[in-house]
Amino acid sequence: MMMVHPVKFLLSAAKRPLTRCCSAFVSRIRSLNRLKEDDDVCAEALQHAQIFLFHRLSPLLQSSERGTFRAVPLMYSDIRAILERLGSDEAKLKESVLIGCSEQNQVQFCLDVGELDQVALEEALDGTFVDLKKGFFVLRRSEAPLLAKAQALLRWHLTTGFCSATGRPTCPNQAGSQRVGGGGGTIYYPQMSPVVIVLVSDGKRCLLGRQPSFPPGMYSALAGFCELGESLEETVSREVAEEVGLEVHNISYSSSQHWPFPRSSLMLGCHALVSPAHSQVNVDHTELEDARWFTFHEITSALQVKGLWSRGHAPPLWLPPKHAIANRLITEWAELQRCSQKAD
Ligand SMILES: NC(=O)c1ccc[n+]([C@@H]2O[C@H](COP(=O)([O-])OP(=O)(O)OC[C@H]3O[C@@H](n4cnc5c(N)ncnc54)[C@H](O)[C@@H]3O)[C@@H](O)[C@H]2O)c1
Ligand SMILES: [Mg+2]
Repeated sequence: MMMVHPVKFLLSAAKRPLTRCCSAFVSRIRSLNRLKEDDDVCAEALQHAQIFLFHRLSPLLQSSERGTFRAVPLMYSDIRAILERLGSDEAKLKESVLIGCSEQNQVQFCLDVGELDQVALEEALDGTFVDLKKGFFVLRRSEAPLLAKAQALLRWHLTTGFCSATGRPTCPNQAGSQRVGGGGGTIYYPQMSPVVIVLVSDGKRCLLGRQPSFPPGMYSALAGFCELGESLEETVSREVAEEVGLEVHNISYSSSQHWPFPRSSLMLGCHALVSPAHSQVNVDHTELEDARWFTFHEITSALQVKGLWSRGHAPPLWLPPKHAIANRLITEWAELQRCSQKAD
């Protein structure tokens, strides 16, 4: 495997002077913004950046002995050498898409080399292109969101090569943060779908559902896509009514997460209550295979189960892994129950 040289992106490359009092975070964000606005500065940064390779939207990963995966960033010059060896050339690197900047000020890009031979690439790179659905949950939690963002942006570029109004080609800026053209000079930006995910409680128990596509025994918080014209609260009320036939109140927002499956979504995590007197679920089986109330004890036991796909004895309840916002909502609920039990 080629060594990745720790090249730091020089903030001075972004010629615009930054205010002295800026925190490191603010400086990073402003430098990234500059890269999106200025193609020349971005092209220069690319030459010193870390680049995460994908093959037909599968990221290049290395497996560790502990069964986890690590992302494998490479430097521009390493990739250029491999491209030349495999019959491509440096021009391909211009298709790289900006994805971020590390805390060490290393600018990060991604690039899909799906037209090259996968086996030859894997041999040259000493890694494997792994389906993100398989790799996501065993990647380190600091790497999974970065690769999910990279895949989302690469997919967007793959599917927006032409203007939907004129049918003419669109072209990306150097950062890949927008595409322009299609005849009318329209600017296209990456899109994602807002989705609500809600943990419903009756005060003592919480309500989880499962879809037929879930692994056996896994239950999750209820989720659904926002419809045009809806507020967050309206989507929560509609989805809960549709899927389990209940009316919720006291909807509160918790936190959010970008979710790459099956396409880019912004998951908006909420909690909501139903009255214990009106908690009889009526599952819509076209949407869910099952939905049930779970006790605090069942949830705390399930939160301790390690490894979503571990072999051996299947536990009675499996919860989504820690990477998923559903897990965060369930953990928050369990914490709240623990506190209120202590207070009683
Ligand atoms: N991160 C997490 O913790 C977590 C947990 C549960 C679900 N999710 C995600 O939430 C998403 C939505 O959940 P759901 O499947 O229950 O949604 P849902 O209940 O809205 O049902 C999905 C159906 O909605 C329709 N739909 C409406 N707008 C859509 C759009 N913009 N894109 C795609 N389909 C649309 C389609 O017919 C689709 O089959 C899923 O993609 C799932 O991966 C994430
Ligand atoms: Mg749903």
